[in-house]
Amino acid sequence: MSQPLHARFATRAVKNPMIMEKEHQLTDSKHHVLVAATGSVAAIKLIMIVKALLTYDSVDVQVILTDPARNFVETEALTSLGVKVYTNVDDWTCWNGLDSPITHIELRRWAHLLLIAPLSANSMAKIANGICDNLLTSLVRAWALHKPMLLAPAMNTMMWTNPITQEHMETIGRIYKNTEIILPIEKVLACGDIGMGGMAEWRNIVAKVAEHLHLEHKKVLPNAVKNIENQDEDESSGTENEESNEDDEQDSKEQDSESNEENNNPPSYVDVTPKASPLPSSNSSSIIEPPTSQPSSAKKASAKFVAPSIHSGQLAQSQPPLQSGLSSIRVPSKPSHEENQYLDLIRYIMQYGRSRPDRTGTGTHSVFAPPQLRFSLRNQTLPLLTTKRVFLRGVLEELLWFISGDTDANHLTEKGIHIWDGNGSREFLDQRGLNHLRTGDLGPVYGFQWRHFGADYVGCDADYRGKGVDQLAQVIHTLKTNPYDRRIILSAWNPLAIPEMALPPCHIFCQFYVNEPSKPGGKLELSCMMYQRSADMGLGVPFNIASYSILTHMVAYMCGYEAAEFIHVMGDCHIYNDHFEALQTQLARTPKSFPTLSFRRGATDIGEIDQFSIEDFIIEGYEPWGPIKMKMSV
Ligand SMILES: Nc1nc(=O)c2c([nH]1)NC[C@@H]1CN(c3ccc(C(=O)N[C@@H](CCC(=O)O)C(=O)O)cc3)CN21
Ligand SMILES: O=c1ccn([C@H]2C[C@H](O)[C@@H](COP(=O)(O)O)O2)c(=O)[nH]1
Repeated sequence: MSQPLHARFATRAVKNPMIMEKEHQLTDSKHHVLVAATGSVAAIKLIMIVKALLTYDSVDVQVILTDPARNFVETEALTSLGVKVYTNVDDWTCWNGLDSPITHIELRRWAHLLLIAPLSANSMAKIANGICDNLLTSLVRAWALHKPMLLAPAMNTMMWTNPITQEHMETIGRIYKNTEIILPIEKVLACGDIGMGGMAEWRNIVAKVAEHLHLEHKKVLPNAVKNIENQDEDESSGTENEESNEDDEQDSKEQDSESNEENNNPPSYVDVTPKASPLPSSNSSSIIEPPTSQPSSAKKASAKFVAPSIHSGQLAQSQPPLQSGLSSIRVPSKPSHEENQYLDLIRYIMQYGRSRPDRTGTGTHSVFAPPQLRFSLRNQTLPLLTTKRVFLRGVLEELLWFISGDTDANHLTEKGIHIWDGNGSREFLDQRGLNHLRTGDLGPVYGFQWRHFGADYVGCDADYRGKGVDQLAQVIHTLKTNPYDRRIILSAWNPLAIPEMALPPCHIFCQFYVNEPSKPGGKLELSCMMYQRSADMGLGVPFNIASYSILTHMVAYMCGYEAAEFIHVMGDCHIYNDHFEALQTQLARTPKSFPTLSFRRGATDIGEIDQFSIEDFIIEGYEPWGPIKMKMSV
C-alpha cells in the first residue's frame, strides 16, 4: 500500500536535493525576495532592480522570467550575480512522481516577498482571473495570501486606461490582501504613445521592497553590485517602454525595436541638468484625423480622456493620459533628432489635445503644460526647425526689434515682415479698446518691457531713453559680474501694463543660468529657460524656439560665454484647427541637421547687444524642407 500523502511529502523534502537546498535556505535567516518579470520592454530594468536589492543586507534574490520577458533580460547577467533564474521549462520538468519538487510551489515556500516588475497587462489579466498557465502565474495562483506581493504594472496607456485594468487591479487587491500595486508613471511608450502606463522608476520599486522587508543596506558592497547608479543606463539598451502582450512574443520584439533610443552613454560634456522626457518617436504611426471644421469636443473627450478611477485600499487614483508634469528627475535622454520633440508634441496634441474655443474664433486643440522641450545650443547649434522652412529673416528682425525696445509693428511691415500686422491693425486695436494707439502701435509689448519695464507708455514714437528698468542690460551685466546669481530674469509680463497692450505677451519670462566650462580651459556656458503662456504650435513656436536660441547665443557672445541649452516651457500649448492639415504634411517629413550660428563681428566691435545688425548673423547649413503655409488667427 502506498504511503499516506502527508508522509510522502515529508520524505520528499529529505530526499530531494532541490528541496533540501530550499529547506536550508528557508532557515538561513535571510530575506528571500522572489523577483519576476513579464513581457514588457521595462523588463530591461530587472537587472538594476536585482542589483539594487543585493545591496541590502541579508537579501537573497531569485528570479522568474516568463517567456516574453526573456526577450529583454540577459539571464547570464543575473546568474553572474549568483542569482538563480527560473523559466517556464523549470516548472514540472523535474517532476518524476510524488517525490519530485514542483517548482512553483517550492519557490512560493522559499519567498518571503514576490515582486513582479514589470507586470504586463496580459499577466495581470491572468492573475485576476486565476489562470495559471506558466511558472509565474502558477506561483501566484498558489501564493500564500499573507505574504506580500508587489506588482509594478507596465503597459500601453490605452491598456492602462481601459476599465478592464481597473477591474483586474480591484480583483487582485481584493483577493491578494497583502498586495501593493506600484502604480505606473507617465512615460514615452515603445509604440510612440506618451502617457500613463510606464513602469514606476526602478529605484522606487526597490525602495518599496526594502520598506516591506525592513531592509538595511550592506556596509560593504560586493563588486558586482557597486556603482549601480552609474551602470543604470549602460545596462538598459533602450527606453524602458511598456507595451506588452505576453502571449505574443512577436509583438514584444517589434515593440522593442520600435522603442526610442535612450542615451546609453553619459554625455561627453558634464551636464548635470535633467533632460525632459522625450516625447513619442517621430515614426509613431498613430493615425490622426484633422478636426472637422466644427471640431467636436464631445468626440474627442469621450475617446481620449477616459481615465480609470481606481478605488481599492492600496491603489491610488490614476490619471488621464495627458501629461501632468514630470514628477521625477529624468535621466539624460537623446531623441533621435531634437526637432522630434516639437513634432512629437504636435502628434501628442493632435491625439490628446482637447478641443477648445479660443479668443480668435478659430478653435484649437490644446494641452496644458507638456514636458519642456530642450535644445542644445552647443557647438554653435541653432535649433531652427528643418521640417519646414522657418522665416529666418522674420525671426531675426523681430528679435532685433524686441532688443531695440521698439513696439511699432510698422517698422517690421516696412521690412516686408507682416507677422504683427494682424495684431497692430486699426480694427484689432479698436476692438481691444486701444483707440488712442495709432495703427501699428502695439502698446508696451515685449521690447518695451525688456528695456523700459515700468515706465509710463505714451506711444511707440516717444523717447524712453533712461526710463524704466533696462532688464536686458541688467541681465548681461549680472551674467558678466555674478554669473551664478539666481535672479537673472527677463520678464515681459507686467500686469499693470497688460490692458495697454495689443496682445499680452505670450513668451513672458525667461531665466538665464551659467554653468562652469564643460572642458578644461573652456568658456562658461549659458543656458536659457523660457516660459510661454500661450503657444501656437504651427506658427509661433518655431519662431519662438529660434528667437530665444538666437537671443541666448547673442547674450552668451556678449558675455564671452558659450551657449549651452535652450529650454522651452509652455502653458496652453495649442494647434489651431485650420493648421491640422499643414502640420500633417510637416509630420511626414524627416528632420535634417540643424544649422549653426556664428557672428560676423567680434563682441567688442559690436559693443552692446542692441548694436547687432542683421548682417552680423551667419547661419550655415540650413537646408530645410520647403515652407508650409498656415494662416495666422487674429
Ligand atoms: N495666432 C497667432 N499666432 C502667433 O504665433 C502669433 C500671433 N498670433 N500674434 C503675434 C505673434 C507674431 N508671431 C508670428 C506671426 C505669424 C507668423 C507667420 O505667419 N509665419 C509664417 C511666415 C510668414 C511670412 O513668410 O511672412 C511661417 O510660415 O512661419 C509667425 C510668427 C507669433 N505670434
Ligand atoms: O510669440 C508668440 C506670440 C503669440 N503666439 C500665439 C499664441 C496664441 O495662439 C496667440 C495669442 O493669443 P492669446 O489669446 O493672447 O493667447 O499667439 C505664439 O505662439 N508665440
